[in-house]
Amino acid sequence: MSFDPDVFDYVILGGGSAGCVLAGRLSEDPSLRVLLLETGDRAERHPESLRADGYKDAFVNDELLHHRFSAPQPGCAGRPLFLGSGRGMGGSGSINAMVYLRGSEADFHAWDVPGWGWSDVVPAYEQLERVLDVRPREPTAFTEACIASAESVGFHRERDLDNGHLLGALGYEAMNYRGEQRRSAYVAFVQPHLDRINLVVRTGAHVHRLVLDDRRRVVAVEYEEGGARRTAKVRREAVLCAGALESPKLLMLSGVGPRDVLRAHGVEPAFDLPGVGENLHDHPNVQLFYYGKRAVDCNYPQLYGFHRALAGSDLPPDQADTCYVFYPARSSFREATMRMVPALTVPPALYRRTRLPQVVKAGVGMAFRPGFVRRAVERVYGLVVILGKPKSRGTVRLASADPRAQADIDPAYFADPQDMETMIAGVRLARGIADAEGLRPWGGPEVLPGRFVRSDRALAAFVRRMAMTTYHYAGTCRMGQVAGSVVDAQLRVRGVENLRVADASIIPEVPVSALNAPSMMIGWRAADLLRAAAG
Ligand SMILES: Cc1cc2nc3c(=O)[nH]c(=O)nc-3n(C[C@H](O)[C@H](O)[C@H](O)COP(=O)(O)OP(=O)(O)OC[C@H]3O[C@@H](n4cnc5c(N)ncnc54)[C@H](O)[C@@H]3O)c2cc1C
Repeated sequence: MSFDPDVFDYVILGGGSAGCVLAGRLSEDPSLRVLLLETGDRAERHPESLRADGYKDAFVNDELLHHRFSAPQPGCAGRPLFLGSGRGMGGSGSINAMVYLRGSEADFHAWDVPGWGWSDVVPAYEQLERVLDVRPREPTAFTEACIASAESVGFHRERDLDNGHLLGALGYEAMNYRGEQRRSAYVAFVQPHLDRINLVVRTGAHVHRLVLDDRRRVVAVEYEEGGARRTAKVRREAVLCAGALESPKLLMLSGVGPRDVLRAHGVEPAFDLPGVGENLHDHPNVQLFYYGKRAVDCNYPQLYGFHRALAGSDLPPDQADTCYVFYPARSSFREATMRMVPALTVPPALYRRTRLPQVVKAGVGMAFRPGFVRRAVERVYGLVVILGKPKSRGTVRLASADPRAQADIDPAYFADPQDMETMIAGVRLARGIADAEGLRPWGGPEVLPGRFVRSDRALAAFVRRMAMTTYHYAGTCRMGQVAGSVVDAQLRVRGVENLRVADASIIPEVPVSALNAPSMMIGWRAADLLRAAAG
């Protein structure tokens, strides 16, 4: 039989956190040909995405981000919100803050999917962590003062934030770094194995759609590379790993999704699956800022806390509803401002078509140059309040049959009134930490929202004006047995023979903590499921 270089046993669409783990593991078997397609660049082209302290520089590099905006959000004063995510090998895991948190036992219980409870996912996490090699950062005087303050308002110090019990817990979270190196899924699972002849990695390869035959079997993947249209043939299975904002779009472009939406955009439906793109949710956050009495002495968001801010919500009793991050401005405030000011001030239409965002970004960068500004920033710290268990649900909908066009994304932040109540309660709890004894030697005045913003009404207005994404998009190809689920417990797409989804989109309900570890765990387990299916 002659060798066809375009035939692969497995084709993985998206080289992010989940896709890299999956590709690395599947290609351990030399008899299997694995193709990994990634629209962005090789990570080596952007060395900041490989360095632990390069995370802030990676976040401002336009090449390393997908730039998207949400639909105007009624819950956020009508603003369209910036919804970036990572682009290039390693995906969001190559630009993120390296926070490694598994989630809590209660989070996985709420998934209610057989085989995905806490005791099922922990073995995968443990194996993943042996390869990733995660660890917390060293305590500093500032972080210890934060812990002392939080303890006095009801948090308890927890040495292991990955033990499944997060309610009231506060401590140094694990981070995926080793020395100066970021340990992304790419660094740990793909980079060391680029010499495997059965693993083909194509970057700059933008997937357009999956090709299904009459029996709804994926026979090929169409993609564009260097301006040329290419096709990869699928011998066994294709796996969507493009992230929660892109995997549902690729399904819809391939004819799998809500029939009416597909037809409205001229895509011939292959299978009517109304749940595709539903159930979008994310962790919105707001930041309180303080001008401290002296320079803060840590450089990473390395201290996380979890609590139940809203009394009387219908969450299970052991479930935290909010997450608290102690943010030293010196770590990345300049870069975060360079990223966010253009996104907040340049209208989306001009953001996409002009160089105005770059001009604004450069201007913001310059404003941070003078020494007195830098010294002031060193004293600023933030308390980030993250809505950990949002009730609101939004959508990702096809906006065009053009694979390069952004989907219509409506995260529906604060559509459920309880989310705003929880957020306001969370802001009050965070203020309690900031005002407590432990932080007094450091603490200065609250700069944002400011002492006079006190009533529920004023705090709600602050949240609506300032809320932003935590980049934890989830749920748009929901796993489960309930109506609206897109994949089953083996991650198989309903109605299609040999297609799975393995990324943050399958998460039925977002864990209270963060999403990189769960996404990598999903990639890890997808490899086990594919191997088991192959026999
Ligand atoms: C700035 C930022 C900071 C974050 N900080 C943290 C943190 O500290 N800790 C944490 O736990 N989580 C964090 N997150 C979230 C976490 O990193 C993500 O939830 C997780 O990486 C999602 O993994 P994924 O595999 O689902 O998607 P991704 O890692 O986003 O991967 C999807 C990949 O698919 C590619 N792709 C998309 N469309 C196509 C196409 N058509 N063709 C080819 N390729 C395509 C993308 O370019 C990307 O590389 C952060 C995210 C961001 C953006």
